[in-house]
Amino acid sequence: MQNDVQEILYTEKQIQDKVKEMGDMISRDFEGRNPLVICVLKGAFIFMSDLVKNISIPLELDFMAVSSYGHSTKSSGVVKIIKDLDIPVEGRHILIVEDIIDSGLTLSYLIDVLERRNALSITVAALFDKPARRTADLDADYKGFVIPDAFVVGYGLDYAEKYRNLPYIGILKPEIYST
Ligand SMILES: O=P(O)(O)OC[C@H]1O[C@H](OP(=O)(O)OP(=O)(O)O)[C@H](O)[C@@H]1O
Ligand code: HPA
Ligand SMILES: [Mg+2]
Repeated sequence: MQNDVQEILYTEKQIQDKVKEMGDMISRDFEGRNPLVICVLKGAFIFMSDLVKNISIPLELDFMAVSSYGHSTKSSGVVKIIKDLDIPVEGRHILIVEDIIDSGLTLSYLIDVLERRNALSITVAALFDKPARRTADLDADYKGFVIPDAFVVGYGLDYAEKYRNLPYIGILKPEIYST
């Protein structure tokens, strides 16, 4: 285990099994709808890549980069679009792929942007849900794991851009960010 991680919450195998389950459900529910699947960079890059390999129906992919945490464990409250989509969303069934819903600010901002661009439907798949810190009133349609109120890293999630490459998700030792 990485030395800066205090506890592993879910192993690589547990995550892979869950992602497969989510992919199966999405394949069933989106049959015939050719969804536009949107990866919310950077955090969702690993989940997106594993999830779409488990979706068996035709789909299109696009990427949007947003950021609100920077080098902090608390949301700045301001969501910044760093890279916008290439494919128009108007009239499309959208599946937003998020690594984590924490305060919910990123997702509520994104949903608002996509609604204003006249998406036909908006559905959310989030691998991790941290309900304890929610300030925006929203939930994922497809949810992987509900996690405790702690700052987690790995499987795409970072602290100050580190730890994204860990294949599992774990709680970061508080002394790493409190010093
Ligand atoms: O529900 P919220 O409180 O808004 O938090 C969730 C968002 O925060 C993280 O992104 P971050 O801003 O750290 O950018 P990153 O994905 O590039 O790490 C994470 O990847 C989610 O997109
Ligand atoms: O717990 C977290 N870890 C990493 N990134 C995050 N973005 C929101 N919450 C988290
Ligand atoms: Mg981050």
